[in-house]
Amino acid sequence: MMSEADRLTIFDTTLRDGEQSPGASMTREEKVRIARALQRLRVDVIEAGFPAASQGDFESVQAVAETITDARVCGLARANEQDIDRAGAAIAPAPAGRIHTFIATSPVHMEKKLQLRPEEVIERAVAAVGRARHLCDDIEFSPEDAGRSDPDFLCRIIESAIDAGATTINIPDTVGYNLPAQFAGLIRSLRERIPNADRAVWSVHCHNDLGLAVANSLAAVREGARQIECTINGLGERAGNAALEEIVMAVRTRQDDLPCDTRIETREIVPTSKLVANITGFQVQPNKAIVGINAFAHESGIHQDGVLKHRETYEIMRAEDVGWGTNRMVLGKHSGRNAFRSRCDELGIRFETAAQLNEAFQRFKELADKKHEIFDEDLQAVATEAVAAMEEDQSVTLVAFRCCSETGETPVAELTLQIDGEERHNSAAGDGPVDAAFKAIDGLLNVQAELLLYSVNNITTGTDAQGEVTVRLERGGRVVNGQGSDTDIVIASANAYLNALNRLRTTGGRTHPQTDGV
Ligand SMILES: CC(=O)SCCNC(=O)CCNC(=O)[C@H](O)C(C)(C)COP(=O)(O)OP(=O)(O)OC[C@H]1O[C@@H](n2cnc3c(N)ncnc32)[C@H](O)[C@@H]1OP(=O)(O)O
Ligand SMILES: CC(C)C(=O)C(=O)O
Ligand SMILES: [Mg+2]
Repeated sequence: MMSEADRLTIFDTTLRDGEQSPGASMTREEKVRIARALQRLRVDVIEAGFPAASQGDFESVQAVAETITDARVCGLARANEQDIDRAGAAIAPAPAGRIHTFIATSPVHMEKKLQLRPEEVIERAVAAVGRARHLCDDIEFSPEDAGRSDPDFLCRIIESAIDAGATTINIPDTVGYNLPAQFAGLIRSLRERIPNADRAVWSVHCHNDLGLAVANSLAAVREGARQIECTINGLGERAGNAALEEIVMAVRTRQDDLPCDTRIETREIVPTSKLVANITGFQVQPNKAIVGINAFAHESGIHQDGVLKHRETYEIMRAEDVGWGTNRMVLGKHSGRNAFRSRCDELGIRFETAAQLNEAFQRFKELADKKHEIFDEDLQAVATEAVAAMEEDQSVTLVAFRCCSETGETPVAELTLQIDGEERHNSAAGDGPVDAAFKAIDGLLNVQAELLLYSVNNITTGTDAQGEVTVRLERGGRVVNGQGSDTDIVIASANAYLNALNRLRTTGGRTHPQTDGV
């Protein structure tokens, strides 16, 4: 059971700082949908927007406040009366609300942006917190750009803000400048030096300009910070904020080192991530921790073999625990026999002999060299052909193939066949590359069969999909089908034709459809 001291408050600012990502603006309805998802995720605080920014954002924060019952709803305000009053009005319908007010404390911000003396900044902070406290009993104060502020000045302004009624003190590394040890040291020294520090919850808000937002946040947790401000998918101003999913899973996974936990329902992480990506149009990179499509996918044979034998060899979390259906074995050119056989087993593809498995695996590797990803349908095709090749007499095989097809010119196919152990070469022109290929084969084999059917289907989608060709031939009342598949449909066609011809050369052909009803 988690004690209050061990409890890490998750303050989600996807709808406020996340929305400050250029291009991520959300409508009121979209904010409410995301807020509902955040409630299912069980975040503690939802910062829903900046009510003074526009009438639309005021109404969005108000709509979230009217909707959410199981999280605190927060509105951001500058340290001035108008912003604070707007924030107070927007969050008023919430069963639990918070006003978050901030003012910059770094020398560069105070002098160049606010154009205020440090004493004036303290006065504004105190006045803002005091005014907010009349509207709401839960007040958060942030000294913006704390990461580049003078610690002595921070001590003074924070002590004053707590005296004025701030219940949460949030230390932002607004421009993502701090390094983990330095940021941890800042939190430690502020908490040690400020006499009334224990009257507030300590929070951090880290940006990712140097890719350190999560590391800095976790370093602060070890120094007693008990609220982290973060966003889904790490969305946020410039390079973004600390990613909620990474923070939550780090504390959940490293309980041995991080002395706290959250109340997050982690199985809602992936659905929430997808919703935010869809609404904002900011797609998640494939290798993003936790929520990237590859976060629980394995392609290389050694890893696949390890995971199949014991998941923990290469996984520190369970895909199911963060809302993925399961981990994924992606079959590709780095995959090994064990993963290949395991997926074939799952698909119900059985190999009678080790030689069949080897033949299918060999063909699979050849295909994987040509194709980015191998789908289940590709495996089916590879396995079927491999088994057929092993079981049937393949006295004629395609050794090499080349085809020239140009606008305004007649296509010409050149090929080498191995016929009963001997290599033979031929070329022929045709009405298309497939026709040319079939004519080049006919020239070597003296084929006297009628082509009853030629069909080509793509096995999967994408321009690198395999084409699956079926050829039906008839000779002397006997009908045979041949199949071939390849990412090159002309080669697939030549193989399908040869497959049918091999069957005609043996006794395997069926009698004519007109006589046996096929
Ligand atoms: C680190 C952060 O994420 S901070 C939050 C960033 N979010 C936003 O800015 C929300 C969207 N912003 C807006 O819609 C607008 O900027 C508004 C409505 C807030 C203000 O608009 P305007 O009144 O036109 O002011 P403008 O944006 O041009 O300039 C900001 C003003 O606020 C002042 N200001 C900035 N921060 C603060 C603060 N924390 N407290 C008090 N005043 C502040 C600036 O000094 C400047 O004052 P000036 O007009 O006297 O020079
Ligand atoms: C408003 C504050 C907390 C902020 O977003 C920042 O400093 O980055
Ligand atoms: Mg920020």
